[in-house]
Formats: sequence, structure tokens, C-alpha cells
Amino acid sequence: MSKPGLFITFEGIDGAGKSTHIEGLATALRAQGRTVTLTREPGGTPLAEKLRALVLNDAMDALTEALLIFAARRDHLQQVIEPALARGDVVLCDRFTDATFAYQGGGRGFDFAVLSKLEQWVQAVPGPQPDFVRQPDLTVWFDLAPEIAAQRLAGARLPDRFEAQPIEFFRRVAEGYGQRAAQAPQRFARIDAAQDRHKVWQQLTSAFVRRGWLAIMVAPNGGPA
Ligand SMILES: Nc1ncnc2c1ncn2[C@@H]1O[C@H](COP(=O)(O)OP(=O)(O)OP(=O)(O)O)[C@@H](O)[C@H]1O
Ligand SMILES: Cc1cn([C@H]2C[C@H](O)[C@@H](COP(=O)(O)O)O2)c(=O)[nH]c1=O
Repeated sequence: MSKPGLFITFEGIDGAGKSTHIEGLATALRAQGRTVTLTREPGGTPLAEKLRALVLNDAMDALTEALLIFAARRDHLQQVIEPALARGDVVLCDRFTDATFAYQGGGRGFDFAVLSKLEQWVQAVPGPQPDFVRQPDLTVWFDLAPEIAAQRLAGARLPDRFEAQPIEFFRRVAEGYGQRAAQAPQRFARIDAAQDRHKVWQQLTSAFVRRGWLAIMVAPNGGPA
């Protein structure tokens, strides 16, 4: 019998180190027989990628930003995430709705109640119960002090609308992630992202081994750690 799909999201402030490990994790899961769909938000479909370019680069108010992000999310869920989960894939998604609560809610100060309403509408999909709202099975939270993230990103690339924000913005975003994690502690695996890459990788794979989703500790190339 094929395994059920798994929806895993990766969160953290810009520069926390998510992208450094997601590909390696996909390789490790594939080496153990899983089919992996690797995707990201905002984005993941042709339409959502167009919305991503607008959100990351064009000036807009906080409501417009939140609506575009949720519109992109709806298309992404319908076109990519739900079909992949129905096939039994492991979906590894670089950011999802926790980012909206952290960035738009915490960072921009946008109304959390409106975000919650949008979350309920947008993530309502056919499921085991009539009022099913899709949520990740696991959210890996790369927790890193904004000062360290800023040092890691300094001069690395041309900053987008979010990366160009002052450090206070990222303090609020980090706090937003902390609040979301406190509200659903069983869904979150917190990673101390200030450690070196190898130790971060070990924390990440341990979270999967603990849940029985990886059989052994593996190195980023899929071999033994
Ligand atoms: N544990 C680590 N120690 C030191 N530097 C790191 C570590 N992990 C990643 N880096 C470096 O920090 C920078 C940001 O990492 P990465 O791109 O993986 O972050 P990210 O969370 O994906 O950021 P964003 O969400 O903004 O794309 C990169 O230059 C990367 O090489
Ligand atoms: C999903 C989501 C993302 N954002 C912000 C966070 C980042 O600054 C960018 C995406 O860039 P990345 O390099 O791919 O991480 O978008 C947001 O503000 N709200 C969201 O819901």
C-alpha cells in the first residue's frame, strides 16, 4: 500500500538558512523511496510566480499584499499541493501561511483576525471532514536572531521589498513566528539556526527520524551522516 502524503513547510526570517537544506532533505527522502514535490511560497505555479514578482517588488498597501499572497496560495494549493498529497508525495514547501502571520501580521502589523479568516477560506479543501482546512503536517522553524541573519545576507544579493526592511521589522517577524509556534506546538519543530550548517542539518534530520519519516540519520547527499 502506498504511503500517505506529507505536507512539510519551512519557515524563518530571511537568511535563516532554509534553502541551504531543503534540496538535501529532498535527496535524503528520495533515497529512501519517497516521491518529493519541492515548491515554495509565494509561488509554485505560473500564476502564483507572477503574483510573487509583484509582491516582492511593487509598492502596495498591507491589505493588497495579504490578498495577493493568499490568492497565490489558493492557486498553489489547487494546482500543486493538493494533487501531490493525493498522489502520496512528500511536499516540501519553502514558506506557507505561518509566513503570512509572521510577515504581514507581525512585521506589517496587519489584522490577525482578517488573516485567520483568509486562512480558513483559502485553505478549505476537500478532506476527511466537510469543514477541512489544510495545514502542514510539520513546520520546520529555523529560529535565528535577526542580527545574525542580516550578517549572513549582507551584500549577498539585491534586497527585495522584504529584505530591504530594517532590523526592527525582522524582530517583529521573528516574534510573529514565536507566537504561531506557541499556538500549535505539536506542528512545529524548532531548529536552532545559529549553529553551524552540519549541526542544523542534524537537528533537521532528527525531527524527521523522530516522526518515522526518515529511517536513519543521513548526510545532505542522502548517505549516512
Ligand atoms: N548554519 C549556517 N551558518 C552560517 N551561514 C549559513 C548557515 N546556513 C546558511 N548560511 C548562509 O546564510 C545565507 C542565507 O541562507 P539561505 O539562503 O539558506 O537562507 P533562507 O532562509 O533560505 O533565506 P531566504 O528565505 O531569504 O531565501 C546563505 O549565504 C547561506 O550560505
Ligand atoms: C509566503 C510569504 C512570504 N513572504 C515574504 C518572505 C520573504 O521575504 C519573501 C519570499 O522570499 P524567499 O527568498 O523565497 O523566502 O516573501 C511574506 O511576506 N508573506 C508570506 O506569506
